[in-house]
Amino acid sequence: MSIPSLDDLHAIGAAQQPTYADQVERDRAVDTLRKMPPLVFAGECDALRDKMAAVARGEAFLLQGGDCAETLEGVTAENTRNKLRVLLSMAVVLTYAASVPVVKVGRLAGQFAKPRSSDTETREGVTLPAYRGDAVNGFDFTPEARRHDPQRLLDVYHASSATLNLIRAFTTGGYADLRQMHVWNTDFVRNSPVGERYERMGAEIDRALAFMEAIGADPAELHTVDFYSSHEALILEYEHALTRIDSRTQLPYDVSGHFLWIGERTRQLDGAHVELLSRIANPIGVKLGPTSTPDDAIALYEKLNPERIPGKVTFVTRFGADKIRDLLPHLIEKVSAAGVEVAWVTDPMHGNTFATENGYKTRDFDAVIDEVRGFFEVHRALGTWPGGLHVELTGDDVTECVGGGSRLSAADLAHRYETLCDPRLNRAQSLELAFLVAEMLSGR
Ligand SMILES: O=C[C@H](O)[C@H](O)COP(=O)(O)O
Ligand SMILES: C=C(OP(=O)(O)O)C(=O)O
Ligand SMILES: [Mn+2]
Repeated sequence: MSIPSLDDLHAIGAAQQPTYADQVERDRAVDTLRKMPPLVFAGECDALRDKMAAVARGEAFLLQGGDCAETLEGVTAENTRNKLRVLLSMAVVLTYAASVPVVKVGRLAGQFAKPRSSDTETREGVTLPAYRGDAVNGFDFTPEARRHDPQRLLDVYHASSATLNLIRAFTTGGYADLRQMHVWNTDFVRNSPVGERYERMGAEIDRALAFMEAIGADPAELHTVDFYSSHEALILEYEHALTRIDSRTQLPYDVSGHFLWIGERTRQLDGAHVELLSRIANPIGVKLGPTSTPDDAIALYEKLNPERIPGKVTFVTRFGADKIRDLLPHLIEKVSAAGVEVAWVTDPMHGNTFATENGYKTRDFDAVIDEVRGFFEVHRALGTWPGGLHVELTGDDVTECVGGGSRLSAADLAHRYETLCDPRLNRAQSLELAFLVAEMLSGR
């Protein structure tokens, strides 16, 4: 399968793109990017696609999470470790409490570009281009920072490379060993109810591990973890430059990440994002919001996966807690009736965003849980498989979403509100979510 040129893709028309003032500067950055080594190996993408096929068949569950917007400044050992450990902790809870294999995917090592509702932002009478993620411009509210700068594509490539390098070291070098699960959360177990619950589960797992060791069973799966990277494939310059022909299969792969998704704002059937992602062999996701009809979803599937390769397409619904029970049943029924087999995943974040009176963009933990419950209820009623969870979270103790066990209020948000785009679940809220989802998965 061939790939259209970058110019041809732009000619098709792409929403939510940067506007680079200097084309020579842009071309120089893209040419440099084209020479850079892949960030992931195509064979790893195939392995993840096979795992997503297992999700679609109802044999595994996807856990996908990380920042709404990664930042260049956030590429530190501490930040990366914190995100990894909360995802690993959640995965252990889900695997142990529900006895289901969990496919682990980070929104990281590439999640640097944001689609926005508005092209501009106005503060005290001054209007500047909106912040579109560190891949495009800077967050500071100055004309210099908000300029769309193609050099940032290279900065993001290097930041993603450093992040992935550390993730690979952690997941294969001992940190992700199941025997370390206490160490991941020692600092927070003491003062949180969900931490205590996690620790009790850890003690049970330790006993099971000791038993296995005693009988001479010590599978490699206990010591290392398969962990994959993902991001929204938004900026055509970046994704096109990192799309390469795999020498084994002669097929194109977007080697900027293992799993790429198309956002709610860029899923036009005749648009450039759908065109590019229809050509690559990676597993891909499509976000579906409340305005997507079943016919839209079926047409997207046919275009993205005409050969019906298992595991290639995942539908990530983000309807909002108040709509999922009305909209999801019809969508699943019609898609299934068309003979389309996809992994169904819930994003309980993006349909539940609101602004507080004191001016913070937030989400209520209860609404997030309610959307997840709706997702499970609908699948149970239809006899289909609730395939996974796509969430915005961080391993840090931020205060961005209200509610949860520690009952964060709107007034608490000012304490540690650090996201540059959407509000994330903090570590305690993420673990609480994992325990609740484990209960829903095991049907209790
Ligand atoms: O992450 C998703 C979108 O980029 C985000 O929700 C858009 O936010 P905005 O409405 O503040 O532009
Ligand atoms: C932009 C995002 O979501 P959506 O496309 O669903 O709005 C996101 O996942 O950050
Ligand atoms: Mn977001």
